[in-house]
Amino acid sequence: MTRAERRASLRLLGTLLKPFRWQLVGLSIVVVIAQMASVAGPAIIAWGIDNGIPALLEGNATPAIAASVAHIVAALVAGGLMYVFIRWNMTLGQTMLYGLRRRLFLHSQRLDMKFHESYASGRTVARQTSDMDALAQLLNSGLDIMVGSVLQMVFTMVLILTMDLPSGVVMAGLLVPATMLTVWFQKRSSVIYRQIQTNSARLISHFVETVSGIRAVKTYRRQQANGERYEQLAEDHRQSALRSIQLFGIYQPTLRWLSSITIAAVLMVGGFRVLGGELQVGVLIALVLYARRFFQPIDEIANFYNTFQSAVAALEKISGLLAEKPSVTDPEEPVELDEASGEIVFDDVSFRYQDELPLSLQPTSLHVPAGQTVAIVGSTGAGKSTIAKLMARFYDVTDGTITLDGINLKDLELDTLTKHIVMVTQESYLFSGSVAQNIAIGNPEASREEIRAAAAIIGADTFIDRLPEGFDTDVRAKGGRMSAGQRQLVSFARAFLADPTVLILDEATSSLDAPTEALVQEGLKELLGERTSFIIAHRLSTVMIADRVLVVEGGQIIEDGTPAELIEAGGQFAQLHQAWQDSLSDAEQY
Ligand SMILES: Nc1ncnc2c1ncn2[C@@H]1O[C@H](COP(=O)(O)OP(=O)(O)OP(=O)(O)O)[C@@H](O)[C@H]1O
Repeated sequence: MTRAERRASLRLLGTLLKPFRWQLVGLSIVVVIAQMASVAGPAIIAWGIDNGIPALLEGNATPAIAASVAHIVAALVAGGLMYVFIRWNMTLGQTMLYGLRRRLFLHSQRLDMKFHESYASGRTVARQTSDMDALAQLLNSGLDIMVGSVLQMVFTMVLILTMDLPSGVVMAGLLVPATMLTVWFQKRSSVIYRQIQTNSARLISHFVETVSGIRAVKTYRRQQANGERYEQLAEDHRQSALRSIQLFGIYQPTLRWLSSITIAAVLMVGGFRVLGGELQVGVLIALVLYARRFFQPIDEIANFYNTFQSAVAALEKISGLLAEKPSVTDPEEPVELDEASGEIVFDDVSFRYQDELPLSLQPTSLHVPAGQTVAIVGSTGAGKSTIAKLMARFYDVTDGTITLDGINLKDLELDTLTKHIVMVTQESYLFSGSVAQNIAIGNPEASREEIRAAAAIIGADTFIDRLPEGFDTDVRAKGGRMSAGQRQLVSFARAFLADPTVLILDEATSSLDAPTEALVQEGLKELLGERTSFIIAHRLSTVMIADRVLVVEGGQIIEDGTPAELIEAGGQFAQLHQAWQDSLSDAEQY
C-alpha cells in the first residue's frame, strides 16, 4: 500500500468517525472509568487484608465490611459500565457501517458501464462483504482494545510501581522478553494472516466461478480439472490455517509461562520483603493479583494489530471504489424535456471504448424522424450494440453529438433521458420478486390493472396466468422459472409500461420455437406502436417489419434504406436476406 493510499484510507476512517466524535469521547470516558473500577479490585483487597484483619482481631468488623462492600461496588460499576460500553459501541459501529454500506451501494450503482466492465463483479462483492467485515471487527473491538486494554496495562503498572517499587522493577524487567516475544509473534502472524486472507479469497472466487459457469463446466466436462484445482486451493488454505495455529501454539503458552514466572518472581521478591517487614501481606497479595492481570491484554493487543491492518487494507479498497468518478454524469444546467416526439440525430458521432482502443464507431451522421422503426443488422462485432448504447447514454460519445428532439443527450438529466429513451437488453433480466413487480419496474406508480393491461397487450398474460400464483409468482421460485421467450415478453411488458418515446431493443439471438416466435413477434409489434424504435435484429421477421434498415460493418453504416430498397440494391443486406430465406426454406423441409 502506498503512503497516499494509506492516507486516503485513514481519511475515510476519519470521515466515518467524525460525525460521532462526541459519542466516541463519551465511550472513552465510560471505558476509562470501567477500567479504573476493575483495576481497583486488588488494591481494595490489599487494604481489606492489611487493615480489616487487624481490626477484626480487635473486635471491629467495620473496615473488613467496608472493604467487602467497596470490592462489590467496584465490580458492579466495572460490570455495569462494560455493559453500557459494549452496547453503545456496537450500536455506533453498526450505524457507521450502515452509512458506509449504503454509500458504497449507491455509488457502485451510479458508476458507469466503463467502470463496471473493468472492475470484476467479484471485487465489488468483496467490497460489500469481506471488506465490510474487516471494518466491522475494527469498529467493534477497536476502542475496547485501544483504550480499554492499553489503559488496563498502564493503570496496573502505575499501581504496582506506587505500591512497591522493587516488585514494579521485577515486572518491568520481565516485560522485556514478553515484548520481544510479542513483536516476533506479531511479525509472523501478520504474514500468515495475509496468506489466509489471500488463500480464502482464491478459494471463494474459484468456487463462485465454477458455480456461475456450471453449464460450461458440465458441457466441457471440467469437473475433474476444477475439482483438482479446488483441492489444491483448499490445501493451501488448510496449510496457512495450520501455520497460524502453530504460531498461536507457541505464542500463547510462552506468554502464560512468562506471566507465571513474573508471578513467582513477584511472590519471591515480595515474600522476602514481607519477612523483612518492608511490605505488608495484603500489598503482596495485590501485587500477585496485578501481576496475573498485567499480561492478559498483551495478546489481545498483538492480535488487534492484524485486525487494524486488514481494516486499513479494506478501507483502502473501499475508498478506492468511492473515489471512482462516473464519466456519464448529469449536466450542470439541464434542459427540461417533458414531452418528446422522438426525433434522433447523430451528428458526426464517433466513439472508442477506451483511449488506447481504435474507434468502434467511425464518424457517423444519421437522421431518424420521429416514429420510425429502424432495424440495425450486421455481423458480430460490427458495432450494432455500440450505436444502441450510445443512444441510451451507457457511454458518452467521443466526438460529435447525439440529439433527441434537437437537444443534446448530454444536456438532459439522466432521469429525463431514461424517461424518454429505454433500452431493452438481450438478457431480459428479471429481478427477484413477483412477475408483477418485475413489470412495474417500467413504471413504479402503475396500478395492478395497468400492469395487467400492459401484459395483455404484449400477449404475456396467458402464460403469466398459468404460473402457480399468476402475477404474484416469485420469479426466483421453482414454479416461476420462465423460458427465454417468456422472459422476453415480460421485459416487453415492462418497457411498454415505461412508455418511452424512443425504444431501443437488442433482440435475443436464441432461437425460439415457431409458436413462441409468433407470440414474441406480436408482442413486439404492440410494443413498437408509434414510437421511434431501433432494433438490433437477428430475425428476418423483425427486419421485415422495420421502415428502415441500417447495415453496420466495421463501425460504419454501409447501407441505409427500406428493406425492399436494400434487397433491390443487391448489397450486403440482400445477401443476408437471401441467407435467411434459404435457412427458412431448409427448416420447412424438415
Ligand atoms: N466494453 C467494451 N470495451 C472495449 N471494446 C468493446 C466493448 N464492447 C464492444 N467492444 C468492441 O467494439 C466493437 C463493436 O462491438 P459491438 O458490441 O457494438 O458489436 P455488435 O455489432 O453489437 O456485435 P454482436 O452482434 O456480436 O453483439 C467490437 O470490436 C468489440 O470488440
